[in-house]
Amino acid sequence: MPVVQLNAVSLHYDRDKVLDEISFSVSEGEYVVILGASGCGKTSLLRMIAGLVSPSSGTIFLAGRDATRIAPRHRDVALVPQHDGLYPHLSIGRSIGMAIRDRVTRSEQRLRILDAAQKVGLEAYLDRLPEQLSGGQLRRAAVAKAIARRAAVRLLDEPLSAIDANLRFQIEKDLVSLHHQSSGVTLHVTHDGAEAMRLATRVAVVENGKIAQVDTPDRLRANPATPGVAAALGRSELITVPVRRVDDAWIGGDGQRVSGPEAPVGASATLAYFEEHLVDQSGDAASASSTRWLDRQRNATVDHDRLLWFLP
Ligand SMILES: Nc1ncnc2c1ncn2[C@@H]1O[C@H](COP(=O)(O)OP(=O)(O)OP(=O)(O)O)[C@@H](O)[C@H]1O
Repeated sequence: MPVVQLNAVSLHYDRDKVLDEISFSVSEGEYVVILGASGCGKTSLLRMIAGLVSPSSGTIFLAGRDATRIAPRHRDVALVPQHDGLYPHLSIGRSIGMAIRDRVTRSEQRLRILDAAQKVGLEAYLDRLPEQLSGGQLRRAAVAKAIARRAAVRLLDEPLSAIDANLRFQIEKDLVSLHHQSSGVTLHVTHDGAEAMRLATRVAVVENGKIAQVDTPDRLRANPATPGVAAALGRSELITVPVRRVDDAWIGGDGQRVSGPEAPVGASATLAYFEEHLVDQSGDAASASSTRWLDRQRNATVDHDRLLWFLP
């Protein structure tokens, strides 16, 4: 039984359709990264799973139960919002406690607050106000709040945004180890493809309000379904070049012949590549080789068999 299951869920804000018939499920133990460009609807998707917005249509199941109309506090879900969700006038310890105050006894609250703070290395900061913490410590405190809740579904909205590279590496490790120490699932939203590739057991790529593709990082990178998915995966310099099928060959805009999949004469395709598939930067070498494709504008050379093809 999936821990989270969305069936044809759509969301409108007034007349604007933000999410369009999203269906996917997340099984016990999975760390799913929801990846997509700014404004594609990632936060809305998390907020819907948390119950903070209601879908316009479709159903949401949590642990096999129809939770579509269940209030947020009755869902076994913890959300780390994009902007911390800490209370500016409360100490970090009390902010963490707010996540569980109706759920457990006072003594259990104290134990859980300390345990969560220890897990993110903030036990010495529990008496401070949010304004007395650094940006990275604030993100950790927000994660601690979700840990204290011990929910089966942990929803992290851009937990690594505005964090410098060293700290980011550390917090990424913390997030993964916390995931492994806990039962349930983690759904982590980001627009950073490299982050998704490092953390996810599966990545769901959101494009124009739909899930364009869901798969393991390796399989996505080997076989992205759309140019948008290939672009979202990141750690890549990715360009597209229109090519046309003429007789038995593909011909690029500059007359270059490129070997690729079968298609009808006159068909038009797009090809792309990932940065790691660049074989050298020398135009001469490329033009001498019929197995390499050359993008003269970028001085980029890629083996034909590594090029990604997108046929309409
Ligand atoms: N409460 C709201 N009312 C109306 N429109 C909204 C509301 N919240 C979000 N939107 C719009 O819905 C779209 C999706 O927003 P959302 O925050 O879900 O995107 P996102 O992918 O998380 O973006 P980002 O990566 O920039 O945080 C955007 O066009 C946004 O302007």
